[in-house]
Parts: sequence; C-alpha cells; structure tokens
Amino acid sequence: MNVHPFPLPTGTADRPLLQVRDLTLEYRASRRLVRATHEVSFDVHRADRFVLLGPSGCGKSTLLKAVGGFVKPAAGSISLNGQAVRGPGPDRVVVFQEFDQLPPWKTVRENVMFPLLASRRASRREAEERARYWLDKVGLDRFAGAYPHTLSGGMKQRVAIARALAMQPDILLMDEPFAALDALTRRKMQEELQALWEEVRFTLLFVTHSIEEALVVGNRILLLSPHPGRVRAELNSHQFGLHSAGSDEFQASTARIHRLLFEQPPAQATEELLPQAMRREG
Ligand SMILES: Nc1ncnc2c1ncn2[C@@H]1O[C@H](COP(=O)(O)OP(=O)(O)OP(=O)(O)O)[C@@H](O)[C@H]1O
Repeated sequence: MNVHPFPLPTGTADRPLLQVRDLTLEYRASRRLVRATHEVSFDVHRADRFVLLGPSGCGKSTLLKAVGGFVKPAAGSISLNGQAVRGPGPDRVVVFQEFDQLPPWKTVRENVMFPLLASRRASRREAEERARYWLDKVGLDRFAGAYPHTLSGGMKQRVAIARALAMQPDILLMDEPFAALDALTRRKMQEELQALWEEVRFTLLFVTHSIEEALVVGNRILLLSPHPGRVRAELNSHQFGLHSAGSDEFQASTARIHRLLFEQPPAQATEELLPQAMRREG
C-alpha cells in the first residue's frame, strides 16, 4: 500500500490545483447580510504552501471554509482539479486551531485511523499502517496508544496533522493551527511543518494573521484587506526558510507587508504593489 505519496496526476501539471475566482462570501445574520469577502481570486498549484494573510475579520476563515465546501459562494467559483467544489469532501481536510478537535475517547492511533475508516478510504489494516507511518513522520510513534488529554498542545496539533495527511487529501487546509500555542512551541511547529513539507510535498492552504508566520510557512502569500476581504497583493515568499526570521531581508519583508496590509488604500495597492517579478508567471 502506498501510504505517503502526493502524486501528480498525469496531464495536470500546468493547471492550478485550486482555482478561486471572484469569490464573494456572505453570511445572513438575523436580518443583516454580512459580506465576508469581495471578489477574491487566487490559484494554488500543487505543492504550494499558500497563505491567506490579513487582519482579523477580513474573511480568511470564511475563505478556507468555502474551499472546504462548508460555505457556499454568494458569487464566483471554486474549483479543485478542474471540478467545481459543491460541498465537503475527503480531498480537502482541515486542521483547526482548537485542541479539542481530537475525540478524547480515542487513542492517538484511533484518532488518525478514524476518518480513514469512516470515509471507507482504507481497510482497518491499511488505516493502521497509515497511522503508524504518519505518527512516525510527526514524531509521535511512541504515543500511539496515548489519549489526547495526556498530550501537550503541540503534540495534539501534530496528531491533527498526521490524521489529516493520512487521508492523502489533495489539499491540506489549516486555520491558524498554531495560534493557541506558546511562542516557542509555535515556532517549532512551523519548522516541523516545513520539514514535513520538504519530505512529502503536500499542498497547503494556510490561514494566519501573523506576518512572520506567513513568511516562515508560505511560499506564496495572498494579502487581504480589512473587512470585507479583497485581494491587496500576492507575494512570493519562498526565499524564507526555517532560519531566516531574524535576517534583514525578513525584517524588510515584514515591514513591507505591514505597509501593504494597513497603510495602502486598495486602489493604489493593486496598481503599485504587484510588481511583475512578484507575480506568478502566466
Ligand atoms: N457564522 C457567521 N455569521 C455571521 N457572520 C459571520 C459568521 N462567521 C464570520 N462572520 C463574519 O464574517 C467576517 C469574516 O469572518 P472570518 O472569521 O472569516 O474572518 P477572519 O479573517 O478569519 O478573522 P479572524 O482572524 O479574527 O479569525 C467577519 O465580519 C465576521 O464577523
């Protein structure tokens, strides 16, 4: 059994894996209509670490939920592998911030196996094999028999990551997964996520409001304006690795993104702040 591959289907090399076009998302709250995002477009390619970055309330989580199939577009479209997203599916798995996303009555191993069995994507034997593989990958093989309440916050998030990747989703969706961790653990988790990506090359869509986290985790960053979220700019950030956080270039990029997010009116931003070199070719 193939436990770890994230293979490239033939004939799809040039097509973005995920295409989001002019996406407007709204909530109906009592008698009001709340617009969460306005005409947002972006492409995620295979093995991208694509980050949605913006201030609180700009619609990042709503965008992620829409890609997950939990929120229907008011306008615009989302397609994965060329197919319109019409609802949730095992090809998109979400890791949340909350530590209680793991059922406490299941062991770590059972937590990883559960979605595989529930979705009938694997037999029990295959699910056990995948759980072993992925728990080893996140460094928790020794804790397979433990219950979630005996783990630290960082360990619980590693279980959630193992559980998600064991499903071999086309895209891993992460909504501020490290925001509830202390600063040191958060940095360690960012590093581990990047190391895991180096090894496995999964595709990631990651939500954060931390500029530093976006630069460390992402290879591309979509900057969203305050509520309702519109695209301010799209940047490359692949030059920043695990150990670049203190560098001058990193600090300069942090300051620049801060200006883009908070100081530029959107009309100017689209004109001036998308230098050709920073756009994806084509
Ligand atoms: N269930 C809901 N019903 C009504 N309005 C909602 C609902 N969920 C979110 N909103 C509103 O939609 C907008 C976008 O919210 P969302 O949570 O997507 O933003 P966010 O950028 O993820 O914020 P944060 O970083 O604080 O989590 C906000 O104005 C929020 O109040």
